[in-house]
Amino acid sequence: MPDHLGVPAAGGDAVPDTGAASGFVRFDQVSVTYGAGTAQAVPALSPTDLGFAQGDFICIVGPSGCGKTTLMQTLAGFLKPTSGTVSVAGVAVTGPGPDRGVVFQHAALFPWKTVAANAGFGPAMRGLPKAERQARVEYWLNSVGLWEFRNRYPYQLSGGMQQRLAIARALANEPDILLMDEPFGALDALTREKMQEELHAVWKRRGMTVLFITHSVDEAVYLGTDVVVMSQRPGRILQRIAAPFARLAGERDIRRIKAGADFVTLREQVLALIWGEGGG
Ligand SMILES: Nc1ncnc2c1ncn2[C@@H]1O[C@H](COP(=O)(O)OP(=O)(O)OP(=O)(O)O)[C@@H](O)[C@H]1O
Repeated sequence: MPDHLGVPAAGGDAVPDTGAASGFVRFDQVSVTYGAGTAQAVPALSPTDLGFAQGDFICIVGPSGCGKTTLMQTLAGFLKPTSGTVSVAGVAVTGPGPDRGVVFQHAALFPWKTVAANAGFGPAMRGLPKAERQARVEYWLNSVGLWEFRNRYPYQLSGGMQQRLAIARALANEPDILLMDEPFGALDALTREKMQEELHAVWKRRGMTVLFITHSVDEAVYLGTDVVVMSQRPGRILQRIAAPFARLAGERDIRRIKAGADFVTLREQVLALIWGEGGG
């Protein structure tokens, strides 16, 4: 295990090592206060250091309102930090860009466009040649099992299929980084597990870097190479824990992995941290 991962902070006041010293993605002392300077100022995120490597799958968990989305939005470029710097490959983030794809809890699809046109939206906006656009749409719709539905409209898809389309649309831009904010939160338990398997398979195949917010500790421990646990608002990182399951080699059986003793132990460890903060 790399020595910056999974090492509990020694003593209550010790600062957890979050891997910020090196990294493809870096948050350096990033803090956010909404309405800074006004009487209604809301400190959402304490100065935060976090760094991760290309190909990492970082899952963020923590109590409701602790600043998870806020942290992600600074990397997406939707939100300027009140202090500190977010950088990708050494370049400061100053706004949104096609290198960072975003998937929200509710698939924000274009209802008047077909499945194929939704998936091809990003490449079309970027002016890619038609043949390349079509190739990407076909590849990604196949990847998420929606190619045969390419001529349908979003309202003709189930909730799970809409969410798969939202993921395909983000991936069709072939972003280096995929940002996912509770992407499976609105799905039923069975569909959610299927989506976890599918996302894991795509990540394994493409090796993109993922920052993934979830309220499901089970999901975080299953999908993440690292689980980052945040404190109550204004959020700070309590602990970063390495999770071995995402990089397990060979055939995967999601039910068996989740029922295994190692998985249950890690899930309980993360849950205890969150419950110590007043719940998820
Ligand atoms: N635009 C805003 N203006 C003022 N306060 C905000 C704004 N957006 C978020 N907040 C506050 O900042 C805090 C952090 O919000 P954020 O959405 O980042 O939390 P979260 O951890 O993602 O929450 P949840 O798990 O419930 O989705 C919350 O207290 C929220 O009310």
